[in-house]
Amino acid sequence: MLSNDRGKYLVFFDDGYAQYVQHQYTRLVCESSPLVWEEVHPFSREFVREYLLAYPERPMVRLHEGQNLKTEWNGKWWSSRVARVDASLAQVVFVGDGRREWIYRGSTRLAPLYLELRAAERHRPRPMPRSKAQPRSNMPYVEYTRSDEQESKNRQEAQAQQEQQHNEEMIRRQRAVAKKSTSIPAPPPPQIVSNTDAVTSRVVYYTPKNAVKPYKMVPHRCSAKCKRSDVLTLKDLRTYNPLAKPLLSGWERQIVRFKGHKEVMYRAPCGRRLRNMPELHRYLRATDSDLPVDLFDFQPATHCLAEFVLNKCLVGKKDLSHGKENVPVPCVNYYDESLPEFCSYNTERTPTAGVPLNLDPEFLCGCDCTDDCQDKSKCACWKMTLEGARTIGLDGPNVGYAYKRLPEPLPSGIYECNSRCKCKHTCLNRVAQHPLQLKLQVFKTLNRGWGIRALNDVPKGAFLCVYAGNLLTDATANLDGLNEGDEYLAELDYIEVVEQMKEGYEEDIPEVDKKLDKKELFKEEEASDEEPPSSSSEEDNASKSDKEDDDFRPGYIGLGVMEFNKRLRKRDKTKKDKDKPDSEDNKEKDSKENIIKEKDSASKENPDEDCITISDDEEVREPSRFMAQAGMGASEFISKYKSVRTLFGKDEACYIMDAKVQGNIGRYLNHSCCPNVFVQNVFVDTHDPRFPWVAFFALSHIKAGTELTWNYNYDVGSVPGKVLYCYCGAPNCRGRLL
Ligand SMILES: C[S@@+](CC[C@H](N)C(=O)[O-])C[C@H]1O[C@@H](n2cnc3c(N)ncnc32)[C@H](O)[C@@H]1O
Repeated sequence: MLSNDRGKYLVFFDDGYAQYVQHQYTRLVCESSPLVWEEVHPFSREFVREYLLAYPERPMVRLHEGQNLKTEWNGKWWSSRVARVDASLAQVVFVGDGRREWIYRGSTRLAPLYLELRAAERHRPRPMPRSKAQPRSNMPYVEYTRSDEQESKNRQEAQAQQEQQHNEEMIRRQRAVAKKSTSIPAPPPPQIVSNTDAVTSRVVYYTPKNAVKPYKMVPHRCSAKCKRSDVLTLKDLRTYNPLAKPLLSGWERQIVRFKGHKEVMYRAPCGRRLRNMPELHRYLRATDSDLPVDLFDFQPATHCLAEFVLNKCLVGKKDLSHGKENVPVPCVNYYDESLPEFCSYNTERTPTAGVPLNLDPEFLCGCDCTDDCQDKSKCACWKMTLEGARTIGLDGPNVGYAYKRLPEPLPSGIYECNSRCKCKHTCLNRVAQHPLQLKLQVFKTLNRGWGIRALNDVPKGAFLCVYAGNLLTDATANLDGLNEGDEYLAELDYIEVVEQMKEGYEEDIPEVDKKLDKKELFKEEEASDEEPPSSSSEEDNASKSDKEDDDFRPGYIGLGVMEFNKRLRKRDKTKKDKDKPDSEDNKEKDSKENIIKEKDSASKENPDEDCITISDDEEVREPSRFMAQAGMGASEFISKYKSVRTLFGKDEACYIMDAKVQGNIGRYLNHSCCPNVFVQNVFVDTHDPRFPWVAFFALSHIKAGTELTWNYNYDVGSVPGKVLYCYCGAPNCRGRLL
């Protein structure tokens, strides 16, 4: 098969290898047929046909020299390093034996692509590694390379008939509409993108000139007497930027240099200096202040008084929410005079026919805390969050909210305090249940419809808004999606996400593996305390390589490379277990443990040899025999766990939030391959795992004027016949949304 690529021809040989060939070495045999697969060897024909139909754009792993990844060889995954990249080919060096091989970047022998396509085929959410201190910069990812538009149009016409037939079959097997997922996508490289379109705007830094200043500090014991009556109250400041509120009501924020780095201190109205969140929280409690902790931020990079201002706008609307939000939601259009299509603004989700949402508080359990729910080990609601986190292998006091900020997603969900709780409405475990606080603006983008930008700086982990709309059954969503469009569908896939993570974190793994896991975990904790690398030079890449190799943890949260091994082997074991009588289980387990022990000692002898078994009884694949639908022939990867979903009924599927006809500001959040927002499942008014709230939090510090975006986590190729190009503009953009 030939394909012209920058003056050379990329030849795919029937034995699976690919190579570039100069023009003089090629011979024209006949004119090429639009149905190219008809010309290839019958052995590969079906595969090529399926591949081209399923992926009109070529999915390829974006690679650069020095990068580390797992590559398949002889049915096993091996550590390898990219030595060279030549257009669509990459030369990889196998770390174990130094062997070099040129591989097509669209081959599923490259683990990132294998996993991506397998996920698309199974259309299951793919929990990915928790981003620790910094997202990994050197991680390969899959992009969708757009081929020449005209060529693809011609081909599409010729294929239309065949496609229709094929698609009908696919539709029967797959989903019909696109639904966003709440699973955690792979962390993007840490490039900073400002995807605010190039409009004339500026950021102004206000100085609260007439604001009341704190008193000069005189020694005293802080109490309710420290409250001042000569300052503006929270009620007076309702529509102000949250971070500006304290500074307009008697507080001062100072940035000081301490041991060579900047630190933030607040001066309270009584003159008391407060250096961090715990001190601040103690003070607010001691003085019986009504200011919540999330009006404060101790990051020196945050400008609490920065505000984005658009110089010109052709049309605007003061409040899209018509007073339904706590603060107005302005809408502006710099490009033309259009306004967003009508949508009934609603801040709450509305169950439709067939959705068994039960909000009776009798089914909730609550806490009786009197300490603002500060002690996580005592608060009944916090305990539910921590218990859930443990089931996916996360432990410790740093899980979940920290002074009302969520530094990173918690896939097992957050249980907030609720109407049954005895605690105050302002306790530390109530965040997403509060109405909109931030000043956000809906604006017309150049090529992505309407989007949302933050008008002020937003600290990392700050709560932004929820995603509200009509709650639909899967069946209704599919029907409505086909009839009215699926742009605003978001899947309540909390159960699936957690199930998949539990699959990774298995309790009944052989002890020898558990010990290894602990070591790996410990290693990671240590690593996370290190300073993030400040340079991304190639030399650095090379020196980082070993660590990043270890960081390769596809399909599973924050554990070491051994997890991949264990997870896949485990699934394989599951199948065997299912087929074997009980008495054989132990023999099987013993022999597995022996294999692991052998492997462990082998790897000690040759530390470089860290191959990963996909499945013991999977046929050894020929090189480059990549699968159009990853996962084909991998049906043995079946979890032994029965999904919690099945407990609710045989045909129970995810419920869907549809913000098409009614919804809140969350419906305007666009997608980015390098997002600054993440999605979190939060339980507020029900503990039914089918109905979490979908809440958005800041993934990083967001500067005033920046567009807010999350990763829709669509599986490209999962909706037959639907192609949606991505215009997020991020350097790591994958090219396609769907
Ligand atoms: C939930 S809506 C987001 C709001 C939407 N832009 C609007 O005008 O209402 C999702 C739709 O926005 C568009 N969109 C969002 N992110 C995009 C991106 N990165 N590139 C292209 N289109 C995007 C797509 O049409 C997508 O189906």
